[in-house]
Order: sequence, then structure tokens, then C-alpha cells
Amino acid sequence: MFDHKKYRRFETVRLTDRTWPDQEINKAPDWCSVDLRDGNQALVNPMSVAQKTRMFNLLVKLGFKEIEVGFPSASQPDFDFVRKLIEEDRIPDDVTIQVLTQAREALIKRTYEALAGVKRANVHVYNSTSIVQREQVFNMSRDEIKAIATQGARWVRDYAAQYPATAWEFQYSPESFTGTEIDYAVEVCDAVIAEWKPENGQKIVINLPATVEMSSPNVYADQIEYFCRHLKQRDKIRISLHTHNDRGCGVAAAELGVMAGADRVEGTLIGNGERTGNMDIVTMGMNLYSQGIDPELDFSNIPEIIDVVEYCTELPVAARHPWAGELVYTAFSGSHQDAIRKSVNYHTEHQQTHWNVAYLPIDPRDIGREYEAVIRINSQSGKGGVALVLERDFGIELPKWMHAPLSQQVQQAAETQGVELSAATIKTIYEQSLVNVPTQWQLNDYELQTDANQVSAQFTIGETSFVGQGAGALEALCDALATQYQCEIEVSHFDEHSIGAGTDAQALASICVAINGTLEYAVATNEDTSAAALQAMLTAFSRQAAKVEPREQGTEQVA
Ligand SMILES: CC(=O)SCCNC(=O)CCNC(=O)[C@H](O)C(C)(C)COP(=O)(O)OP(=O)(O)OC[C@H]1O[C@@H](n2cnc3c(N)ncnc32)[C@H](O)[C@@H]1OP(=O)(O)O
Ligand SMILES: CC(C)C(=O)C(=O)O
Ligand SMILES: [Mg+2]
Repeated sequence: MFDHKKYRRFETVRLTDRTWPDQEINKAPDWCSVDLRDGNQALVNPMSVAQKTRMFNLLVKLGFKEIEVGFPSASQPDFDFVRKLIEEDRIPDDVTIQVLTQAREALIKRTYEALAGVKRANVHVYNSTSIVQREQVFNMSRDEIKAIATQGARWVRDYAAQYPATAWEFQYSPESFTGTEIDYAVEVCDAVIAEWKPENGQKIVINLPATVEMSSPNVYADQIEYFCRHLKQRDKIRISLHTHNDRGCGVAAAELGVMAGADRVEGTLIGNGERTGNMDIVTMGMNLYSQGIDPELDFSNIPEIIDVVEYCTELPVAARHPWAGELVYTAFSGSHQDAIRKSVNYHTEHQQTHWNVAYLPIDPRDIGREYEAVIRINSQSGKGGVALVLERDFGIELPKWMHAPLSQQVQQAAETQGVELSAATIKTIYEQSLVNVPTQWQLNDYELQTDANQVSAQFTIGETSFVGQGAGALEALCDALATQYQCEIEVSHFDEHSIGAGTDAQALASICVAINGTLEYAVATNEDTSAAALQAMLTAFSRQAAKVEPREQGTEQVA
């Protein structure tokens, strides 16, 4: 039964003098990727050594300096992978690998065997401290649970002493921290730290997991601030965050947790991990980047990250995934497309130093995305988008008054077909409705004679010759057509500009003509500006040619 009364509100930390809401994040935290451990333990098919190797190489390439590479005491593939990294000397000098273990001696012993010969490593030990785990899973008192932690810490310390050539860092997680009474969590962590003695130079991380996200992110931030204020040797410890995404706020919780005083953040690329996933480092890193803060991770090739994540996790990346999804820089809707087109042009014309473009929080090219994908056309699109596709993909710049009639044709096709229209289809619609002309309406030749501001012209249109007079070539053509056919022709809009440069330059003429009151639009290109204008007129006329009557014999047509 769907009954909310089955659930209780999360009890908050009563921190009335919190300071974190006034803090700003000004630099990247220390990042630790847990893709190869927490991410891996959530997969239908845990990663093979080949998959793990590819993920590890990517993480190194992106700039991670701390990478949790597995739970080597848990499975042979994890053990073998750690051995491979060490024996094949695959760990760069500035990267610390980290491994997870439960606070059980046999597992800790095996963990150190996996790490034998490593130059530097972080041994991460955890045990659950929450009320529910104490009461229902471990059936132990607070002191007994604390004893698991301190005993685990001693084993970690003592086995490390057997490998003095390695620079060891120790990490402790009170697993299910957010479900633990906060003073008790501090007490357990103080006790673990006392075993490890940071005052003697031992490097220590205390990692505070929202193992299951149980509250809103502000509550997590209160917990972190409270914890940091009360931990005895806070200044000697790196406080790390490890959030999950059960309520969809894994990134928000980590961000507020950093504002609340944490130094370090654990997470995975694209947020793969248990249930709804771990904190997504791509999202949090790009959040920083888009605020002008160096994330200290190189996300300039997001398509590569997606490739590797999909290969290793065998899970697809959602099209709407923040920053990375296939569709997140794509606008289908007309008003967004219009605004993007104008805003991008404004940005370029004004040579703005800072990115400030409507609907595009970052420049997609920064992360390896092309502008091509920004505007895509379907039945929700408008004239601005169609114009942009023609400009962007084919260099066809149409005057503004031409946008609406063309867009109507595109809209009609999109509605009929019910699918997205490709740029090629839009070009075809443009050509069919504005450019293509039957051969009998093609301008094959023309001659102009100017006499006292009056142009007398002879045109070869298809196989037929026409003559006309006017103030210019276009007017002379109107005259020729009106002489031959029973029609009134009035040029309502005309625009001509050059496209391309140098010897390849062409004139692009756009015209809107009222023929017996009906508006027709056409476009023509030619290296000769007059020919382009005349052809545009003929193309427009050809659309009405079947509806206009030829005049009686005795007209001035020349055979
Ligand atoms: C929130 C997290 O992500 S925590 C990490 C979780 N990840 C994993 O579990 C992935 C890898 N794990 C495994 O492969 C296995 O669990 C192993 C190899 C580590 C251990 O295997 P097993 O001993 O066979 O099984 P299991 O994990 O069920 O052991 C449970 C026992 O360990 C105890 N235990 C569980 N966690 C811990 C811990 N962190 N420290 C000490 N004891 C623990 C339990 O109380 C239980 O004790 P019991 O046997 O007296 O009832
Ligand atoms: C082992 C710990 C850090 C963990 O993954 C969690 O609590 O989510
Ligand atoms: Mg976790």
C-alpha cells in the first residue's frame, strides 16, 4: 500500500549557529575516484581486468591523484588488478591508489598482501556505526561497534608496519555516518585517530559517507560542520565526503559539505554506484568549471569519458545527464533556438571574454561537443532554428523576412513526418520551396542596354526570348513577364549579398514578389549579381506560372 505514514522524518542536527551557508567554494576539493570500487560493486557484471585497466588509465589521464582501485580482499579479480598495477608499474608517482577493507584481520592481512611493493597507498577501513546497523545487523552496543573500528585501525597500522618501504595513508569511514548519532560518530573517529597518531605525522583521511542519502543536503552540511568543529585533531586530518544519490541530491550534498568544511570528495564518473549511484564527479567538477573555478580535472573530452564509462559499466549514459548527456546542449524548441542563435552571434560579434549565452550554461566546445548538435529541428522548432541550420551547415544566410515562410515549410514537413528533420532534409526543403526551378523558367541569357536611365533588356528564358524595359534589370524582367502574361508583378522584398570569397564568391539573391496579389519567395545564386536577381524573380514567377493566362496574340514576344 502506498502509505507515507509508514515513514518518519529524518531527525536533523540541531545546529543553530551554522556558518556553511555563508561560505563559497573557491577551489576544487581533493578528488578521489571510487569508480573501481564503489562503482564496480554496483554492477551487474563487475569489471574485468581489461575494463578496470581502461578505467584506471582514463582516471589518470583526467588528472585524479587519488583512486580507490578496489576491494582486493574481496575477490581475486580485484586482488589481481592491484597486483597488475603494481607489478607493471602503472601507477604514476603523483597518484595514490586506495583500497577498501572491512575491519577484519584476515581481510586486512590480505589487503596488504595485494599492496606489497607499492610506493604509496591509502588503506581504507570501514565499519557501520548507524543505529539501524548496530541494532539490527551487528546486534552490538556502541562500545562494541567502536571496538570494531579501533581494532580495525590497529590492524591497519600494525600490518602497515610490516611494509616500511611504502608511504602509507590510512582512511577510516564510519559507514552509514548520516544515520549515526553525530556525537557518537565523532567519538568513534577520535578513537580511530588516536590509534593512528596524526601528531606523529601519519597521514589520515576521515571519510563521512551518506551511505544511503536520507535527508536533504543542508542536513548533511550541518552534520559535516558539526563533525569538523568537534573532531579533536581536525587540523591534522583530511575530512572527506562520500555521498550517494538516493534522493537525487548526491552532488548538492557534497557541495554543501565542502562549504561546511570538508577537504576531499569521493565519487564516480557520471555517478555510477550503488542504487541511484555515487556522487557524480563530472557534474560537481563541471559545476565548478562553469563558475570559473578550475576543477583540477580535465573534462575537455566528455565523449571519451562516456565511451569508457559505458564500456566499463555496461550501462548507458542518460541523454539528459548533467553536462555530459547527448541532449544537454541541444535545443529543439523554437524560442530557445532563436535566443541561442542571437546570443551566440552577439557573443562572437562583441568578442565577449566571459561566456554569457542564453540557454547554454557553458560553451559545448569546451568539453568536446560540436555546435552542430545545439540546434536540432522538429515540430517544436521555429524560424530562428531553421535559419541557424542553413547558416551553420551550408553557409546560406537568408534575410529575416525569408525565415518565416521557409520555416512554415519545414514545420509542415516535421509535423507530417513526426520526427526530427536532419540538416540535409532542411536543405532539401529549402531547395524545393525556394531554389528549384523548371527548365523553361531558367535564365539562359540576358542582354541589357541602358539609355538615359532606362534599361531595355532581352532575356532568354528556357528556350524563349522576352523583352522588357524598366529602370533596372529586375524591373525590365517584370515588364517582360507582365507583357507576356496577364498579371501584375510587384517586388515586395529583395536582398542580395555575396557568399564565399575571392574567385569563388557568389551572389545570393532573395526575393519576395506579389504575383496577382499572391506572395512568392525564391532564392538564386550566381557569380553574376544581375543573373542571380533575375533568376530569383523567375523562380518566384514559376510558382504562379500555371495560374496566369498568356496574353492574346500581338504581344511583344520574340520567337
Ligand atoms: C557501503 C559500502 O559500500 S561497504 C563496501 C561493500 N562492498 C562489498 O561488500 C563488496 C565486497 N565484499 C565481499 O566480497 C564480501 O562481503 C567480503 C569478501 C568482504 C566478506 O565476505 P564474507 O565474510 O563472506 O561475507 P559478509 O560480507 O557477508 O560478512 C559479514 C560478516 O562481516 C561482518 N562485517 C561486515 N562488515 C564489517 C566491517 N566493515 N568490519 C568488520 N566486520 C564486518 C558482519 O558483521 C558479518 O559478521 P558475522 O559473520 O559474524 O555475521
Ligand atoms: C565504504 C563506504 C565509504 C561506502 O562506500 C559508503 O558508505 O557508501
Ligand atoms: Mg559508497
